[in-house]
Amino acid sequence: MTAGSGAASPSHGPRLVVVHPDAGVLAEAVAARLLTRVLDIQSVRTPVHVVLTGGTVGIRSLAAVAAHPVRDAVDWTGVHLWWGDERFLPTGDPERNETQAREALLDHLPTLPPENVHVVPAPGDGVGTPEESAALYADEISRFTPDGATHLAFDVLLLGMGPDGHVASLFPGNAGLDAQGTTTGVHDSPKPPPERVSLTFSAIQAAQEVWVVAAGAEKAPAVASALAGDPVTTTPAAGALGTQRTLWLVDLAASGRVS
Ligand SMILES: O=C1O[C@H](COP(=O)(O)O)[C@@H](O)[C@H](O)[C@H]1O
Repeated sequence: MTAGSGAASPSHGPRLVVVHPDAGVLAEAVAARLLTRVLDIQSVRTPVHVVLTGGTVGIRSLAAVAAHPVRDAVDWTGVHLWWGDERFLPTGDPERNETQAREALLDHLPTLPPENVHVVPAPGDGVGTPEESAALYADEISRFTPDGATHLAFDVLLLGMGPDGHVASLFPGNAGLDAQGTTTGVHDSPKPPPERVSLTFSAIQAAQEVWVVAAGAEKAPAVASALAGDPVTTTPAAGALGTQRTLWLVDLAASGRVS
């Protein structure tokens, strides 16, 4: 495993890149890091706000959390779980990030209070459009945002990344990239389903720690582009930045290195 560092800017913390041998080790390492970070925070304060991601290695990492023995050292009653994006599909749909996260992790946490799980509202029950869902989700986030703050400073915000460089549901060239506020409805996603809900860049960049997780050679060009600081219009992952720290947790193939 190797690590390198990037430059810090006035509003963002340092950016670190950590390369892992393969996707399996990456998922285990993400789980260990997340549990350690939550425990560290809980030793000084509560609650802890964690933003989950969907995606292949994202869900694999959640399953690794569920299987990790340190899982039971966490006080889950003091952890709040959110999502960086959601596919605008009915509750229980297997393609919803929520459904996959429940199966991988949440269903294995008996002490996690249901009210600490802040899902992006699904279609139905008065929610007809991604915009309505996004507005309700923003309202829920605002309940936990300190008075006077623009955004909730999530403790850890996990992001998967697509081969096209999308993070959350912010896709290259999509109108969602320009959205203001905390959340946005997304239409015409190039990756199915076409309708989604996403945190905006400004909400993502208010997080204390942003961790981008990516595995596989098909992600290597986007990883390189984001780390080179290409425009977010073409590589949205370049805008994945945390106020305290940004971690790029990748496997060897996604790093672009040949073993
Ligand atoms: O659609 C999505 O895709 C990305 C990345 O998925 P992956 O399978 O290529 O890892 C994910 O981060 C995002 O949350 C999700 O909605």
